[in-house]
Amino acid sequence: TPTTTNNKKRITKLPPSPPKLPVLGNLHQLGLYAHRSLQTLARRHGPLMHLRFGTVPVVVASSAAAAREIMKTHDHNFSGRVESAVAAKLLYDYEDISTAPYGEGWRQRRGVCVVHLLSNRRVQSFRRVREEETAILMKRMRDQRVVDLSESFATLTNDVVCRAALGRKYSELGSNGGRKFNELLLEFMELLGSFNVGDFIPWLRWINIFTGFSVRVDTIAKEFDDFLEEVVDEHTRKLENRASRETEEDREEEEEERFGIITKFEIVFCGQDMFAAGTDTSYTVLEWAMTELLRHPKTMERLRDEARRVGKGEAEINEDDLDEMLYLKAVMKETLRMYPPIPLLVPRKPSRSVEIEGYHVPAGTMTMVNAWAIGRDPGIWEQPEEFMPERFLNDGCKVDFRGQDFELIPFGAGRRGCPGISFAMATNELVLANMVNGFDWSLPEGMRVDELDMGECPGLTIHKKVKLVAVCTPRQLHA
Ligand code: HEM
Repeated sequence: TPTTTNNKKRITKLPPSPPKLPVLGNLHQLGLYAHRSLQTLARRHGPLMHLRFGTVPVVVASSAAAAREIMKTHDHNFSGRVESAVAAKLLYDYEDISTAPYGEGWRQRRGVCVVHLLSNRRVQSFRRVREEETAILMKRMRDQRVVDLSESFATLTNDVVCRAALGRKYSELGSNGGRKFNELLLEFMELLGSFNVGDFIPWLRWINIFTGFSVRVDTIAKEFDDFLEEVVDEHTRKLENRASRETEEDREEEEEERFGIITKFEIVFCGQDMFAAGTDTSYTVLEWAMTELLRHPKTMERLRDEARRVGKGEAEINEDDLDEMLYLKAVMKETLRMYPPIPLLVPRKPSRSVEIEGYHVPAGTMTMVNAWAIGRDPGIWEQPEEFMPERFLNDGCKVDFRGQDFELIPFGAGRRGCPGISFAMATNELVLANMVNGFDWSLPEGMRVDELDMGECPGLTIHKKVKLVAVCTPRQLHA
């Protein structure tokens, strides 16, 4: 009921709620794919809902207008993150960027990462890394012909991030007795995205001990820590060796060119975020883009024609060519609209009580934005379930994903919005352009388009449940 204070109406009514069960609240309604179940609930209860996950009150926004209020109008107030026991263990007690509480520590760490790694200038400086890794991928595809694209994209993004942030690739390194870094990362991401019952129903925390979940988290936290220690040691040794060999000028030049992050402190806190926030997310965009292109041969053809026209018949597309590839940019936007890699973004919480869309949101409420549902909102998008990059051409090309247009927010927005947009998209665009320039693509022999599995893997980042495999035929280049 609205009450009056200082002649100003203060709203105290919470957003509408689906019915709740004792103890569980609304947890039983989430299922494996929370973005989908929350979309269904929002259709019934409205674009701002109040739920309870166990003991934790939650608000879910499912419209562009509500997202704008949270991430623009009240962005400052919503700049806090939500605590999670797993993230605390895996990410050094929130001493990172993405899970850190809003404040001076977060601001400093984010600033360092942007300066060394993510600013436009730094992203430009990694151009050679991207071009070399893309060329390696193209060669591997030419040799293989039947390509596990999911695996190839994961390795590529990981290698680019490692080379930029840590100065070298680690995809072949056996960390801790032979465990490949990629496998370690996979488990790290799986745990980070897993549902931890103890966060929501504290008196059920014992279940994690009973099921072995806590031990797994401890083991991976330790392995990841050991890995980063190895990286730091190697880096320190390299710097010492170089110091004894070269002139000051040589050293500065090489440092500038090869390493995004330079001190031990920076490697530890930026390194973990680059992996947690930067690799899994980036490669799923390529995975879903190629999946949709294989399902839509006409769209694939149009993109291929653009690449070959812009590339002027050369074997490789370079980064200067990308500016002209407007259809490629439309394909990327359409992929991010339908498949935002983190469909519910990263939850925030307001430090003070606030009014959103005419409802009261109490201080500290876990606040989620369903970017996936907004991207498929029929009130915004015509035929939202259809993959149609054309919608982003002509006037549509003004709609962008950088956090100003709330109908398309795969990277979030505002102070806590993703700082890695340029880094991620520079690699994704280059890879996709070269794939369609260098090869014709088809489904494995005998597979029909309608047999392509579109299932999603549950977790924080949504990638394909079944790996994407496709056949490439190298394009004949005429001398
Ligand atoms: C397509 C690829 C990517 C997607 C879809 C993505 C998406 C997101 C989203 C949704 C958030 C939360 C935003 C919010 O709360 O408003 C985020 C935060 C973040 N992302 Fe990305 N990201 C991607 C790539 C990257 C890359 C490549 C890096 C770094 C190498 C990166 C680093 C970060 C960091 C450090 C944060 C935490 C920001 C903060 O809390 O202040 N991301 N990202």
